Formats: sequence, C-alpha cells, structure tokens
Amino acid sequence: MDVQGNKLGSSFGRFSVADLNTVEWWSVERLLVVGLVGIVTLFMFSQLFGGRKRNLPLGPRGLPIIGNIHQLRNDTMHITFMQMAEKYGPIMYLKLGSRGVVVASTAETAHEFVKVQDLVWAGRQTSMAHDILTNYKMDIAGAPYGPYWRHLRKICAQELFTSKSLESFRFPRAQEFNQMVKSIMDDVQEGKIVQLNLKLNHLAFNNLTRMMLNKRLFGLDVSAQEEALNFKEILFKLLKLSSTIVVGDFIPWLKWLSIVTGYRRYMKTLKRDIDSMLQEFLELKKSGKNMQEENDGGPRRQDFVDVLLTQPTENGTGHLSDTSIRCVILDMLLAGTDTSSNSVEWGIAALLRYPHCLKKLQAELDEVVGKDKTVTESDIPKLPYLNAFMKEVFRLYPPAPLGISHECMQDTTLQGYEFVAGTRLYLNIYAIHRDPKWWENPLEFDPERFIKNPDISMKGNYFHFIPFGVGRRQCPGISLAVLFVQLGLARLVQGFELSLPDGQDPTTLDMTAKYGVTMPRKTPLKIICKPRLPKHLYYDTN
Ligand code: HEM
Repeated sequence: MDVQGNKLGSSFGRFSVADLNTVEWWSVERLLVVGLVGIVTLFMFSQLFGGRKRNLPLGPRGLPIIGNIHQLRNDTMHITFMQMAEKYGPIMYLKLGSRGVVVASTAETAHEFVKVQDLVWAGRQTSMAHDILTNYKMDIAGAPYGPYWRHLRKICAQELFTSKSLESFRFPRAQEFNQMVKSIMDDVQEGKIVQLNLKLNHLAFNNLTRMMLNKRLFGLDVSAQEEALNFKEILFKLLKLSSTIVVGDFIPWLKWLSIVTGYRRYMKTLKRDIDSMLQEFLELKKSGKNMQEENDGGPRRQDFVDVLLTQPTENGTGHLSDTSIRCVILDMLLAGTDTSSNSVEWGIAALLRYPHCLKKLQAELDEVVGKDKTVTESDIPKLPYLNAFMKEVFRLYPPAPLGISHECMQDTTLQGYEFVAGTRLYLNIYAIHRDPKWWENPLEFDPERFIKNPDISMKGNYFHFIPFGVGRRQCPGISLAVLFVQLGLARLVQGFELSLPDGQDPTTLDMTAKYGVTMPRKTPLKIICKPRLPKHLYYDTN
C-alpha cells in the first residue's frame, strides 16, 4: 500500500497486503472470541483469591479477561476515551486485557502525572510489534527509562536537534520545499488536481532522509522512486502494524495466537527487509564510498548517521552499535514523517474551510515577504499570524492525539488513587485541547486565541496545550517539526491560490479525522492550485 492506502501491487517476502488484512482480521475482535475460552474459570479464581481491592479511579465496567478491549475501536480511540471521561472523570481507569490503563483527560491531571510524578511515569510499555521493530526497545520511543534512553536523548539534545544542527540543513530543506512546489507546478501545467498529502508525505520523508542519510529517497528518476516506494511501503506497513491492537499484548497467555496466525512472522519479515536496506546505507557510509549523496553545492555537512557513528555507548565503551543506529533512524522516520505532513495537510484544509484565515495569512505573507521573492525560514519569526494559525491547527488536530503511552515504573499513589507498577498511562491530548475550562468556544477554529495569548508555547509549560507531549518523554523533534509545518504552510499559501475541485463548497469540507498513531484526515485533501507569484520563482531554484 502507498501512503494513501492504495494497493501498490508489490509484496515482500512471502506476504502481501492481503495477508495484512488477514492479520488484522485475526488480531482484533475475532481473536477475542477465542480468548473468551476459560474466562469463567479464571474470573472465579481471581474473585476467590484476589487480594485487597485497591482504590482505583472510576471507569467503564469491563468483561472478565478482556477488560474493556471490546469497547475501543482502533480508529476513534481518542474520541471514545473523551466520551468515557465525560462520564467517569478526568482520571479514568480501564483494563485492556490484564493490563491496567489510566487515562488523563485534563490539563490538571496531565500535570499531576507528567510533572509532579514525571519520573514515576516515564516508562514505556511496548507492543510485540514494536519490540520486533526495535530489536527489543533499542529505539528512543520504546526504550525503557534508564541510562540507554537518557544517552540517546542526550545525543538528540546536544548533537542532532541543536539550532546549529538544524541551521546546517537549511539549504537542503529549502531544496526539498522547492522540489515540492515544482512538482505541484507540473500538476498545474498538466491541468491536474493536486493530491496534497502525497506531495507532503514525500517532502517530509525526503526532508528527514536528507538530514539523516544525506540522501533524497523520493528522487525524480524512476529507479530512485522505486527504491523509495519500497522503503516507504515497508515503513507504512510497520507503522500500521505497530499501532494495531493485538490481543497477545494485553492477554499474555494468548500470545501464541500471534504465532499461529502468522502475524509475528510477518512483522519479522518486514523488519528483516527494512534492516537490510538501512544496513546497506550504513555500510556505504562506513566505507566512505559514494552512496549517491545529494550534492547541493554547499559544504559537506555531517548528517545524523555521520554523527551517530562517532557516538560512544552509554557506558563510554566503544561506539553505538549499528543496531542502535538503525533503530534510531527508523524511530525518527516513523515518528517524524506522517505527523509533520498530516499537520500541513490539516492546515491547508482549515484554510479552505475558513477562508477568512486564508485571506489573513496571504495578507501577512504579502506584506512581510512580498510577491517578488519566495518566503524563507528567516522570514518566519516575522509572521505572527502564521505561528498562531499553526498552533490552532495543532490544538484542534493534534497529530498524535493520545501521544505515546507511558508506563508507571513503581507502585504509586496519585490523588488518593493507587496504581501498581506496569499501569499504562494515556494523556488524551485531543480531549485536553478541547477542554472548555481552558479554551473559549473550544470547537471553534480561531487562531486569534493565540494572537491574544502569544506566550502559550508547545514546549511543555502549558499543560492545556501539549501537541508534542510533556515531561521527560516530550518529543525531541519539536523544533524541526515546527519549522517544517510553518514553512510548508507559508510556501503553499504564498505560492498558490488554493481552492477545492468541482466547485465544491469549502464550508462543506469534511474535517473528520481517522485515528492512527498519527491522526490523518479521513478524506485525503485534493485541491486546485493556481500560481500567484512570477513564474521564475517556481523554477529558478534548485
Ligand atoms: C508535528 C510533528 C510531531 C508531533 C506532533 C510529535 C508529537 C510527539 C508526541 C506527542 C510524542 C510523545 C511524547 C510523550 O511520550 O509524552 C512524541 C515522541 C517522539 N517524537 Fe515526535 N512529534 C512530531 C515530529 C517528530 C519528529 C520530526 C521527530 C524526529 C525526527 C520526532 C521524534 C520523536 C521521538 C524519537 C519520540 C519519542 C521520545 C521518547 O520516548 O523519549 N517527532 N512526538
């Protein structure tokens, strides 16, 4: 499948997209039926021999063994949690199989969990899919809290995502945005409707691979396209699978089902394929051989892999292993591509849906940048409406609506409730961003709220606005993501008059979302672009 979910027709190893559907068929509801065998016996045992009842928050009543799994649909989990919280309160307790899950749905409760008790809740609970994907937690997102994770975060903070490092990629970044604009112009000239999410997804992906590998994967020539599609197709499947609920993750004694259904083998095949592609990049880098690196005419800059190859291990002996490097690269591609591209797509959809915002943003760009030069990163600090608009997009359409769940690392008491080590925590970012206590007319799309309160930042000091999470585990890619989203919106709005095809009324534009780990639009955006700058500005660039 491509990023749209269309079949690409290829398969990997012995599995195909059809197998993927089979795996899902087996992995969710129907496997639960199998899981019900033995329910009564185990339930009676737990009732007879269970220990003292802990003081737990209220939550929906679940079934024995499976808990509340049957009440959660993978594609609307953040909304289901929000509705449940209206009934059970801002700290709500559920069971997914044998695992306890607590959901925090307000800024105040998020503050309690990840500020007051930050260290206690800084663990991660991973799935079987994630473990296979990351050689058992050797990435950043899934690594347990401890020296290895702290070491990787230190490398992020001191080497990879410093302003100096981000600045050093300014030129290749601009090149990638130019490529996207050119490719939209090609569509315009052929009279085509622009399928925006595809363009943005290639852009986000290339932007990351340029930084990590000094390589554009979605190139312009066909062979490069195939390589990129292969790579992206595997990544897409991995992302989808790692976010699918698998019964064995919650009911440990049903783990064997993942083996008999072929799910585990399928994950391993995908992992093997992606590892061999990434290892090939690493070997070429290590050998110093030309790996078709992008020559952009500027000085040779250190990419992420160059940096990672020189880093010591957490205890200072030797260098980071190839496995660690592959896992970090994979982590960032998975965490940073769809989140970033979905945000720009939501932004453009909001501009079409609310034309007064589009007018304001265009006016700001015309006044500050003008029409005889292309907007660049150095213009961004002079564009307050753009910044406020982006924040409003993150508020109503948070790209990771439930963040990544945290794990309680030791038994603890919070607001009188008793949680045991191993409890999973979800911050319902989606619900927090719509809380009427903090946001006036919360469902209204209104960037002005951030003009009136420009200090509300996303860095983690305002618990009612946390699109990148908060606390120790907060997203390390925040500065890069913000830069990407602002530049993406600015380039599209400055460069084109945007409208919907077939005379579609923008006020009827569907703004519903689909839940994934990231939150894509339910209906991918298709638009008509009409150039609004002098022609040479679309082509006079690299
Ligand atoms: C609009 C874009 C993005 C959004 C909204 C976003 C949001 C998030 C959120 C909510 C988390 C979970 C935080 C928590 O556990 O409390 C996270 C974690 C993470 N993000 Fe992002 N992210 C974005 C882009 C990126 C980019 C561009 C990268 C890197 C290239 C990245 C890398 C990561 C990593 C490695 C983690 C795991 C951190 C850890 O466990 O220590 N993200 N992100």
